[in-house]
Amino acid sequence: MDTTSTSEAPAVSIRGLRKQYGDVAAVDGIDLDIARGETFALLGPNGAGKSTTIEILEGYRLRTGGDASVLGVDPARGGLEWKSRIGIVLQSGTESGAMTVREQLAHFAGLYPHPRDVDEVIAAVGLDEKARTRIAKLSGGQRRRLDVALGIVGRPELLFLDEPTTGFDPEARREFWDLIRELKREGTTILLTTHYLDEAAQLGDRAGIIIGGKLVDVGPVHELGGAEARVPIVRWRDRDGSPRETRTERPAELVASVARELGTEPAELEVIRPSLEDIYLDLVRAAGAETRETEEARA
Ligand SMILES: Nc1ncnc2c1ncn2[C@@H]1O[C@H](COP(=O)(O)OP(=O)(O)OP(=O)(O)O)[C@@H](O)[C@H]1O
Repeated sequence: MDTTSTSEAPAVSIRGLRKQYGDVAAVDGIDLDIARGETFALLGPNGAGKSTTIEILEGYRLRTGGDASVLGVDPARGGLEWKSRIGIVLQSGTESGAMTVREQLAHFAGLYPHPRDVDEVIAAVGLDEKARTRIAKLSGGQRRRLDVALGIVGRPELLFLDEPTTGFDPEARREFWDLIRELKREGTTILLTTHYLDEAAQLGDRAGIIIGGKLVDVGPVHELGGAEARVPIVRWRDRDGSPRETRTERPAELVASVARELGTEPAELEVIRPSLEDIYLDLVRAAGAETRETEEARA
């Protein structure tokens, strides 16, 4: 076997991926490669197709069209050996309430050829004090930590995390980010969906935005939306009170010239640098407007 080409092949590769539910195209022709060792964040509004995409890649759902390769295997045909190489944290956990945290993890660890040490995993997700507690008695955030623990105990090459920190308090989220960085340092490839843009920015080497089943943008998190979307916006009011707005790379120069022209301090002057969230929301709005126009043209 040519191991060089295997290790250089992307961890995930999809072309023209589609999933149709009746009239709904949940995934509508997505092309994407995720490199080995990369952390990739999938962003997008509710119902955009993130979970469907991830579940197809996990082998949980069958695609309607296109091609998919995950660790070199078609996920629709992945066997046990392939499954042991991936880790999955679903949106809703599948733990059994009567077992303790430690029992459940030890049970899962036993299913993998090279599991991590159960107590180390418990410590890594901050559940030391709950190791002997029945799962039914855990809080929502603690259950989510257990979900993450179950996802990593098999030492996966590729880890899928579907909204992993929903329900975490801010401290738990930060601890989780540290854990993910550690997994990344060990070489784990990570594909996560999240509604938290700060999480995507903290963890993602790259991010993609899915809207209406289509990947509308993909790139390094801090380049999403393109350079144009990051140009500062200057807002002020003219002498007659009318609102003015200009985008410029040289806001100081513009403000100076506006002040000179008005002969006074410009009213309600603001210089805004669009945040990642502003850029994301603009992309979602623009894609929504485009979809409406296409639908109106069709009608
Ligand atoms: N089993 C199903 N049967 C029919 N439609 C489905 C099914 N699962 C998902 N859908 C639809 O497919 C679309 C994409 O759903 P998906 O769960 O992938 O979105 P998402 O981006 O993960 O959303 P969220 O952020 O809310 O988790 C939605 O319109 C949803 O209603």
